[in-house]
Amino acid sequence: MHLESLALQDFRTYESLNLELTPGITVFLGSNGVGKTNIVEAVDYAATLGSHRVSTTAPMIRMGAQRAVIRAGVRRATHRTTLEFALESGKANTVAINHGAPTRARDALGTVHTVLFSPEDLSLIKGDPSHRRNFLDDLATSMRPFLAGVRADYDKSVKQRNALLKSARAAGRITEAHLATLAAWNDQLATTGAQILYARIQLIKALEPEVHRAYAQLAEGPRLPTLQYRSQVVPAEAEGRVENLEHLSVAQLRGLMLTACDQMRDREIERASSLVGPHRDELELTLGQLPARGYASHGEMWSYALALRLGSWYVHLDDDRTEGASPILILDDVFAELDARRRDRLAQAVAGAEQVLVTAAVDADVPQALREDQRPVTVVRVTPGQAVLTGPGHDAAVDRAPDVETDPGLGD
Ligand SMILES: Nc1ncnc2c1ncn2[C@@H]1O[C@H](COP(=O)(O)OP(=O)(O)OP(=O)(O)O)[C@@H](O)[C@H]1O
Repeated sequence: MHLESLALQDFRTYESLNLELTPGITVFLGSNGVGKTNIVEAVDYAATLGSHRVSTTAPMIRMGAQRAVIRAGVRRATHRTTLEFALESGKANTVAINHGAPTRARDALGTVHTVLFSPEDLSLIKGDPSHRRNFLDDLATSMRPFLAGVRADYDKSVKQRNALLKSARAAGRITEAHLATLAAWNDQLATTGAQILYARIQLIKALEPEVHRAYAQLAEGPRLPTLQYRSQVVPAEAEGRVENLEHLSVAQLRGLMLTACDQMRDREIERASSLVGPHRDELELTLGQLPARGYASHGEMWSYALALRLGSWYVHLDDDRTEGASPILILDDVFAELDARRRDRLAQAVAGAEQVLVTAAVDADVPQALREDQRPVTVVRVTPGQAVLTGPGHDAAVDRAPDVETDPGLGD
């Protein structure tokens, strides 16, 4: 799939921006802080309804404005869809699909697929477990949009359950009423939690070989990355290995969650917190025999993080339900972070994708391998509040905006 058009209104630095995009490689070029990431963040929002930089809507709305609008025209084979998102602080974000009436933004999930690489990806390796859980859940949701609702219901159950555990602790004893309410919440937690567990386990099964493949493309050395799933819910003898977990059905996982809730009840009341379920689990990343976190070198961590993203793209490509929907690849500022060898290897791996959006501060950060893509490279020159297509076939756009610089390097 590829984006044919992107229009922004009061999004981050952009009061108004209209861009036409093409398949192949597009480089957003401009000095630091001009708004390159803001553009690709909007593209990623259209796919994920989130941002890789912030967890709330407010920072995405231009300072002083009430609401932001992202309008994306996406082509998937012969099919074109228009999505118009409205983002308003403190309100539920909405989407109008193909100029229809606005509905909840979640209805657009699955229309656009993106895989975004960014410097923040290092936290997939170095950061706390929530980064890795979100990585798994976001990837699973992009392929199975119904999981967005399951995740929202699960989070609600955890919050409500925590409130109940707090009130049981405050009461100093657990009453019959507490027990009855807890049983109801356990039921909801286990029903939604089991679906999340199942999705994660099946995803790791598909992802691990693709991460191996991607890591081998990006880095040298005999050590293989492995992905293990650590959870209090699943039997300890499985040792987190996905081949020991993949046979578990949703119903079995639900049963295991209910048992774990019962076993942990006293400790949960003591701590006034839900201690079992997917929100406590860990995707453990190892390189060779050692955990990547705390052991891998900076370069190895980068290779691992890139391999997780590249592997995500491969999983998408293999997933028959997303047939014809090769995700849009977004490489936000990553090349500047990499040594020349890794930079070229990553560029070679992504060069054939249907659409690749790259941000870079300077022309020299864009690897040669990308310039050698058979399709012409489109350059979008970004200056504060504006972004203008330059390069082959886009002279007219430059003419319409004579005050912006044209790019003398790439694409000429
Ligand atoms: N809601 C907002 N309203 C107005 N300006 C904003 C808003 N959010 C961010 N900005 C401004 O956007 C700029 C950052 O834009 P962006 O992250 O896209 O830069 P960039 O071109 O990718 O830079 P770099 O090359 O350094 O990564 C900052 O100057 C920031 O102050």
